[in-house]
Amino acid sequence: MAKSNGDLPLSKMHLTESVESFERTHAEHLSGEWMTAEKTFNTENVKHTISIFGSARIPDPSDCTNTDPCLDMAQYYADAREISKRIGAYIESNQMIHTRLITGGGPGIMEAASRGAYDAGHNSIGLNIVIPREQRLNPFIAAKHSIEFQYFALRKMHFLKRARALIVFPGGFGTLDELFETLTLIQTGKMPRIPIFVYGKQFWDRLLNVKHLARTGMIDEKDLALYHMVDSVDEAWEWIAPILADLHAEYEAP
Ligand SMILES: Nc1ncnc2c1ncn2[C@@H]1O[C@H](COP(=O)(O)O)[C@@H](O)[C@H]1O
Repeated sequence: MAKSNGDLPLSKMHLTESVESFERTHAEHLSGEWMTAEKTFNTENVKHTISIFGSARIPDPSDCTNTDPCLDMAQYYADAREISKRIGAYIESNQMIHTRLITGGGPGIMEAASRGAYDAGHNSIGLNIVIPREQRLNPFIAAKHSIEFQYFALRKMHFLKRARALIVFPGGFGTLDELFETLTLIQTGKMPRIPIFVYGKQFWDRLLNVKHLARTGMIDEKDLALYHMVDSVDEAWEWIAPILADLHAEYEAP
């Protein structure tokens, strides 16, 4: 039975108590989720990650029925798989035990990236999210390398906490949210600057007119340099390989 504190009518007190217990429950879930993820990263000895973002909806080319739009988008699946294979192969062949590829664990580009890593014998980490639609852990991530989240916000923090580079493939709201949150955090000094590669000139040029933001004073001219556009696996690899080499030299070489 709620006690009166003399200031609030009883009906309001019930409300206050339920808001408090709601907040307490969420705070417990939030901290529990954060700690569970920390534990997995620590158990796996992961200190540096290369994060890959992109659409949950882009299919494997073999799932297209030969229509141009499907094949056009599916090329990004093939490219995400190939670049991830190169990254995974580099990490494995150089025995970089603290460095891992990390994806959202779901379908589409996330699957392509986990699959490319798997092709190279690299165990990528999947930050899976519990959502009503499209929710399935892709088959290229072992259950012990998957971390399940209820909260997008915490998941994004874990995506970025150890990130040393980011590749962003075409995508919808989810991908845009992840890209713009990262750019905002870097722009506002809330996280260190990391290299961000936005993959697929044709797709992104049609979607974003960032020069307009600079021209109208919504961002600084220098903010245009916060990400770099790449348009092929080879071009992306030319940027990523030296980043991996630096990580190897600085943190992983015996
Ligand atoms: N089904 C999903 N599983 C895991 N992660 C997901 C899922 N759907 C969206 N996401 C996250 O958001 C982007 C992709 O969203 P799009 O709206 O399809 O661009 C992806 O990077 C995931 O982190």
